[in-house]
Amino acid sequence: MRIVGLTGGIASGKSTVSNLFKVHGIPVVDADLVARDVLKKGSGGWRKVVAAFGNEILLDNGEVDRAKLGQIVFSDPGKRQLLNRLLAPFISSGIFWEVFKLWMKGFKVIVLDVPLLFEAKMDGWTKPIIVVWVDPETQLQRLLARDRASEEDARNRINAQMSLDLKRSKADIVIDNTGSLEDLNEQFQNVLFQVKRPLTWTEFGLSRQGAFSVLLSVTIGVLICRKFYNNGL
Ligand SMILES: CC(C)(COP(=O)(O)OP(=O)(O)OC[C@H]1O[C@@H](n2cnc3c(N)ncnc32)[C@H](O)[C@@H]1O)[C@@H](O)C(=O)NCCC(=O)NCCS
Ligand SMILES: Nc1ncnc2c1ncn2[C@@H]1O[C@H](COP(=O)(O)OP(=O)(O)OP(=O)(O)O)[C@@H](O)[C@H]1O
Repeated sequence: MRIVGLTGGIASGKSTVSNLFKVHGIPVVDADLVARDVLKKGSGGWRKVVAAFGNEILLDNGEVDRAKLGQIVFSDPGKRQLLNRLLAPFISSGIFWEVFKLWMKGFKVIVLDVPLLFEAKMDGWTKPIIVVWVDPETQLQRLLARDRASEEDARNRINAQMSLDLKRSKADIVIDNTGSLEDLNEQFQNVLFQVKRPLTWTEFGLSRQGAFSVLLSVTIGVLICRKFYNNGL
């Protein structure tokens, strides 16, 4: 199985690229959705976070007030690290479970859309790694337009992540999403070609089909050996 890493900065265009993959039949595991699940009322992540941050971060219905928690953690690196530390094990196992379900379904190529792929040191799980880069001014303007946040809030969120230039230097494939959606689409065709190239032997071995082929070959090998052994006796 080929697990493609997709990352970038906040509002750099990862979800937009994810949607293009989905349109082309390649499934995407979205770490933001997994992170939402592990913070749902009553879950293990929810319990840890409420114990650490107090009931003040809850809405009347008991769910986490995401806007409030966001304001707290994006303006305080210590609290952000605490939140990351509390949720990391739940997010990693949630992602692993989603990957396992796709493996069981027999998908040979999947995409992991993880905003903090490098920060959370998950980059070793994925190859190739695609970084969606955008110039800083465009990133800020798109974030302001999408989230209707204040400029201070938006800058805090951008600064909470590794710089996009550093992420770009760690990428196998870079998509420059500073231009129009048509530009993005054009670059995507080339990316799709690279992502869909034939699997290496290791990737094939890690796919469901590869694992079953190995199992089948070993079983046939053992049966043949036993037959020869029995005949020889
Ligand atoms: C703080 C929370 C509640 C704010 O929720 P909100 O709905 O406002 O934002 P959302 O979850 O949609 O995230 C939007 C973007 O913010 C960025 N972001 C989210 N969490 C973090 C973080 N801990 N550090 C840096 N950037 C982050 C990502 O680029 C993400 O795509 C939420 O982001 C959260 O629970 N974060 C911790 C979990 C996490 O690390 N998520 C990232 C998945 S790898
Ligand atoms: N090439 C583009 N031209 C114009 N707008 C774009 C382009 N690419 C993305 N956008 C817009 O920019 C915003 C951010 O894009 P998107 O939501 O895909 O980013 P993201 O990296 O997934 O963000 P997050 O880290 O918050 O999940 C969205 O409103 C999207 O519609």
